[in-house]
Amino acid sequence: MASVFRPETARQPPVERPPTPPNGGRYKIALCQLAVTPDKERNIAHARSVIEAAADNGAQLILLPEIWNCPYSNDSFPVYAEDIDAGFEASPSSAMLSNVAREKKLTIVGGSIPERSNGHLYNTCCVFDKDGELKAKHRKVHLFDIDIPGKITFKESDVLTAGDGPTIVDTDVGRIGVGICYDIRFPELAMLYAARGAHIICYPGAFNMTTGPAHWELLQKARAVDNQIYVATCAPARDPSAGYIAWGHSTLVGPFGQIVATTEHEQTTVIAEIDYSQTEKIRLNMPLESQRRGDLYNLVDVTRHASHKT
Ligand SMILES: NC(=O)CC(=O)C(=O)O
Repeated sequence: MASVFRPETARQPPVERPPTPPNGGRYKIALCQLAVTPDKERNIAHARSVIEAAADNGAQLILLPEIWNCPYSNDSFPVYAEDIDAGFEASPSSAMLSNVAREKKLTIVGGSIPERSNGHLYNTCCVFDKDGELKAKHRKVHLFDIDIPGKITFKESDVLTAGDGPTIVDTDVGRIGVGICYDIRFPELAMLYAARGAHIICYPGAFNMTTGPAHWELLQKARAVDNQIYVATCAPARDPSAGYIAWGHSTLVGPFGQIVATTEHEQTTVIAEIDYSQTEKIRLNMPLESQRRGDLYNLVDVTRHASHKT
């Protein structure tokens, strides 16, 4: 079993504009909207078979949901947490992702799992390349702390620690920016990824029955249209008996803000085509980047900020 963990390479964003990925930047993405149970072994085996099926259907980039190996709850996080940096024996979820990435020659943005590291718990997404190497690790930087009385109260910060930086990674299918769920609510992170030359931003997420219908699609379209970039999201399938009921609706949004593919809330895999020439075309048609009036509203120098943080 390959056990090449290189967390130190996780955040070394290249500073130059990335080249167009192979095949003219056209490839298939699979959004695996997985059903999640309290049985971790079963969740891992299930995820593996869904990923294999997606690969057999031509997908080259796989996106999994936020917290796909256990129930989404503060009680579960410490119980199911894995020490990713300690190697595959300590992290069966990462081991499976690495193995299937290598066997099927896939880039996998591995949703997220609870991670234990140096006495802290994180909500962490691992990105694997087609050789099964861990290319990047994103720890959710904005924790989900909300209180909408009578609707939903959740405080991830009771248990989890926030990550300390953005994550952007070069892969066979292009440069990918990673955010986890609540991270999508912060436009600055997406702006930063776009400024750093990302081709696509992937957000594993698990919105709920209150915020899902109100904001899920809106936020994806907003991040995409503001930055003229592909945005992919992947949620768990809905389980009405769960403590936290996920909204589902995994979606791919294109650089014009259009929904390329989406689904309802059942367990399914959405397979859709990405075509980066569309991004180039839209940016030529509507050259927002060069039209930006930084002299009027240079609130954040995202490029400098990115170099500083990473
Ligand atoms: N679960 C999250 O992190 C975020 C979410 O559900 C929301 O922003 O709404």
